[in-house]
Formats: sequence, C-alpha cells, structure tokens
Amino acid sequence: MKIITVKDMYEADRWTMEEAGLDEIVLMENAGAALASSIQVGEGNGRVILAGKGNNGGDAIVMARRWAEQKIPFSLWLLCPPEKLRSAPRQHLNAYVAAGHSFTVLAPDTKELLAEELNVAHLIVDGMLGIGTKGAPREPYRTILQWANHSQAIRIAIDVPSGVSEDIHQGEVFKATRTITLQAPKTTAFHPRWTSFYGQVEVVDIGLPDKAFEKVEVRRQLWGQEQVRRTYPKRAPDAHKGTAGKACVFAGSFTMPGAAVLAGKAAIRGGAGLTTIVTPKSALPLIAPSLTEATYVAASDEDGHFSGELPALGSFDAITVGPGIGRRKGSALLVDQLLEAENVPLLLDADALYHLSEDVSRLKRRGSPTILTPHPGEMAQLCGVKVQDVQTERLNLSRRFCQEYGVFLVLKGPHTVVTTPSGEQFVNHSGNAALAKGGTGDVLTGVITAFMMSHGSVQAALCNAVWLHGKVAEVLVEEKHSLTDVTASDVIDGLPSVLRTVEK
Ligand SMILES: NC(=O)C1=CN([C@@H]2O[C@H](COP(=O)(O)OP(=O)(O)OC[C@H]3O[C@@H](n4cnc5c(N)ncnc54)[C@H](OP(=O)(O)O)[C@@H]3O)[C@@H](O)[C@H]2O)[C@@H](O)CC1
Ligand SMILES: Nc1ncnc2c1ncn2[C@@H]1O[C@H](COP(=O)(O)OP(=O)(O)O)[C@@H](O)[C@H]1O
Ligand SMILES: [K+]
Repeated sequence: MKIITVKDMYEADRWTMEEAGLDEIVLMENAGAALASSIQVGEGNGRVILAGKGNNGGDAIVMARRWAEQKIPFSLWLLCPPEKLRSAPRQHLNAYVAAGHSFTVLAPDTKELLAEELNVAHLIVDGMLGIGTKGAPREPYRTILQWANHSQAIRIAIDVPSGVSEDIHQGEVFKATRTITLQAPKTTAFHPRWTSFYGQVEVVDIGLPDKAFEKVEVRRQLWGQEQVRRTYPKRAPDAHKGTAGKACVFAGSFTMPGAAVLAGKAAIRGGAGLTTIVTPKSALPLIAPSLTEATYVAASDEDGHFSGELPALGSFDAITVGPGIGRRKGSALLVDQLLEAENVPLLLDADALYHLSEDVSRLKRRGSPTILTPHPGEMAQLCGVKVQDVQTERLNLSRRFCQEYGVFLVLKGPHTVVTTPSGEQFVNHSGNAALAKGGTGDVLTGVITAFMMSHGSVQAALCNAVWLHGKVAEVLVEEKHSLTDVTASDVIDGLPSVLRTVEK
C-alpha cells in the first residue's frame, strides 16, 4: 500500500476531480459514509463530533448526518461560524440542516458547554484539522485539543490527528486512540514526532481511482502480511542444504558470545541450509554448546577478540559481520577485508557499522549487494549527525544515504524502514516495544542472512525478515508473554508459528 505526502494527496484529489470528474462533494460523502460505518459507537450518550472549517470538518459533518439518520445520539460542534466554512463542508451542512438535524457553534457563550461535554464524553470524533494544517494549531483549536486530550473518552481522528503537519512543531496535537485515514496512509503517520498521536491506524477507501496516484511519484509503501505472502518463496520439494544457502557469520567474542548464538540460531531457523560461524578461538567453546547445528571456523584471537587475520574460507552465498565482534582494531581490520569480498552479498550490523563509520566511502567500491542494519544510534554515527536528526528525518536521510552509497539499508526502530539503492522505501507494519531489549537485533540479522539466500530479491528478503521479526513479537505478546518479559531467544522460538502462517 502506497504511503503518500500531503502534496501527493492533493494532486490525486485534483486528478480525481478534474480528470475523472468526481466532485469534491461526492468524495466527502464517501468519506463520511466510510467513517460512519467504521466507527463503533458504543453504549450510552456522550458522543461529541468536532468539525473545523476545512474539508476535514466536512467529512465530520457527513458522518454526523449518517449517524443522525441511524438515530445514534451525539452532539455536533462547529468550531467556526457556518458562513466561514469552505464551500463543500458548507453544502453538506446545508444538507444536514435540511434533513432536520442540529448542531452547536463554538462561541464565547457556548464554550463552557463544550468543555463540559468533552469532559464527560465517552467518544470524541476529531474532524477539526486535516492534511491542510500548517504549523501548530492556533486558537480555538489549541484549547479544544487540550480539553479533548484530558478527557477519558475514546478519541477517533479523521484522516490525521488534528495538529499533525509535515512541518514539525511542538504545539498541541489530538492524541487519537485510533485514526481513520482516508484512501492512503500519510507519511506523517511514520514520523517519530507524530506516530504516537495516531494510535491504531486504519485506512478506508473513499473512491479515488488507482489511476489518480499514477502521476504521483510514489516511492514509499507499507509492507505487511499481504506483501509477505505475495513474495515469500516456496521451498522446492527437491531442495537440499546446498540450495537453501550457505551462510558465513562473523560474530562473537569472549565477552559477547551470545550475539553469535542468537544470530546463528536465527539464521538456521530462518532457513539457511548451512551456517558457519567464524569467531575468535577463545569464544568458540562458549558458543558451540548452545548452537549445535552450525559449523565453526576458529579465527585468530587476541585477548578474546578477532586479531584481524582473515581465516581461509570456502565459498558462501551470504556473509554477515557484526554481532558481538567488539570495537577493537582486530575487528576493524576484519571489516576492512570483508568489504573487499566480491560476488557475495555482505551484511554489516552492530560493531561492523561502528568500524564502517570510520570511512563510509568504502561502500562505493563494492560490486555486490551490501546491506546495513543500523539502529538510530548507529545510523547517526554513519551519517555524522545526532540521533535526534536521524529520528526527525528517518525516511529522507535513509534515502539520501542509500542513493549516495549504493546500499540497502534497514533503519531499525518502531516502523523500521527498508531502503533500496535506488531509493525505493518500505515501511514495516509489525512489531512492538517487547523488542526493545538487547539481542533482538542479532536475531533480525540472522533471519535477514537466511532470507537473503532464499529470496530472489534482496528488498523482499529484508522487508519479509523485518515483518516476520515484528510479527513474532506481536504474537508472543498476544499469546503468552507481556511486553516486559520477551527475550531475544523467545523471538527465535516464536519464528516457527509465524513462518507457518506465511508458508500456507
Ligand atoms: N482526496 C482526499 O484526500 C479527500 C480529503 N478530504 C478531507 O479533506 C481534508 C483536507 O481538507 P482541507 O484542505 O480543507 O484542509 P483541513 O485540514 O480540513 O483544513 C485546514 C484549514 O484549517 C486552517 N488551518 C491550517 N493550519 C491551521 C493551524 N495551524 N491552526 C488553525 N487553523 C489552521 C486553514 O484555514 P486558514 O486559517 O488558512 O483560513 C485551513 O483552511 C483531509 O484531511 C480530509 O479529511 C475529504 O473531504 C474528501 C477527499
Ligand atoms: N519500540 C519498538 N517497537 C518495535 N520494534 C522495536 C522497538 N524497539 C526495538 N525494536 C526492534 O528491535 C530490534 C533491536 O535491534 P538493536 O537495537 O540492534 O538490538 P541489539 O543490538 O541489542 O540486538 C530492531 O529490530 C528494532 O526495530
Ligand atoms: K482530524
């Protein structure tokens, strides 16, 4: 599903009206109808619908008419005088009034009543500000947003939570329990500043033809179960361990053996035919007893860490380096040499990214696919910026980086973003805060390593691995864990049940 900017949405809107001849009034009617049927009204009274002056308010007015016709009690508040409404919402207000329904206009003498209604409401529908918002909400929106956010009610936002805008600000924003987005998810839903205000996001169709988005250069998409099912490769009946892929994982050290165990186990669970762990000699006995299925190469060791001497290796379908390798000179030398490995995809994670950040331009010399899997801190180091700058520019920064250095990038965190060397972007739709624990990144690295070998496309491999990893966390919390107790090992143990649903 395409993720679009405000400019894209207005362009698709313009095409639909001008080229397809579908009137704004019709789209607003569709929007209001879709909203009326997808919002659960709950028991009792205390439903408040807030309508602003723009088309977002128009959607709320149509929704109100639909509810009124179904005899659902509510109060509709207009936050500007009716004559100040834009043309389409004004026409729909006329229809609402002609049908015999009532509303209240916000004015100095009604303000207290609205405050009281919001205070006791059980449901608040926010049609105050939509994608036309510029900067922080001004009065009267600011005060009403404060009242709404203090209420114990379920809060539903129409299209976007009021106050969310592409220009970042620190002003008041509607804190939605759920956002019902019209036609296509907006980029702001995945911006760290706004994600938490969206609550649960649902997309409803309001009848814009697909063609409306053809002219729009959409290079960002949501990646979810449907896309995974479509792209997940079937294992051939005559597969053998050689065809399932031979992975070489440079991981671990005397002080961080667990990272190698996690990455190796996850690669094997993720389907790798043969997995070889290359680790410093003194770390090997700490790793091997916990990872029976792998084979091992003992690398030259200096104080429990890689000395930097690259051992003689056979041929592999994928090389991964990073989990638990540490930041000493030896592992830096190792990364140096692996960057020169030709004809094999190379994944750099964790401390390999730390070493890479010394001289990122080395990436430009690589001929085979290179995959980087930074968390925001590692990304900041790679780009020479602050973590906060990564977080406010996740999509743009990732795209610039990939296009400049010709790499695939997995920028981790809630809504992990996968970017290809040409700048195509895929925002992941699964996962939860149970993954905020050491070692879960090593698990992801292992699964990616396996998927890189089983999938025809690196992009699909990355997106599917990221989705699977997040989905496992969701299933663990739904079925037998809390957000607090999930471990990286639990994520590995949870892979089979989700993989089974994908293979069906
Ligand atoms: N195809 C589609 O997607 C369809 C979309 N539809 C819907 O239309 C919505 C977009 O509608 P829209 O363009 O009228 O903008 P919207 O956000 O309702 O109003 C903005 C108004 O608020 C004001 N304002 C701005 N910033 C402000 C601030 N900081 N603080 C205070 N006020 C501020 C500004 O007024 P101004 O102050 O400039 O006079 C402006 O007029 C969209 O989200 C969706 O719900 C559907 O109807 C059907 C088809
Ligand atoms: N709040 C969260 N919501 C969703 N996913 C998360 C959250 N916190 C962390 N994750 C995921 O958990 C993993 C953590 O990776 P990383 O920070 O590299 O851990 P480590 O290096 O300890 O293994 C990433 O895949 C990240 O996307
Ligand atoms: K809104």
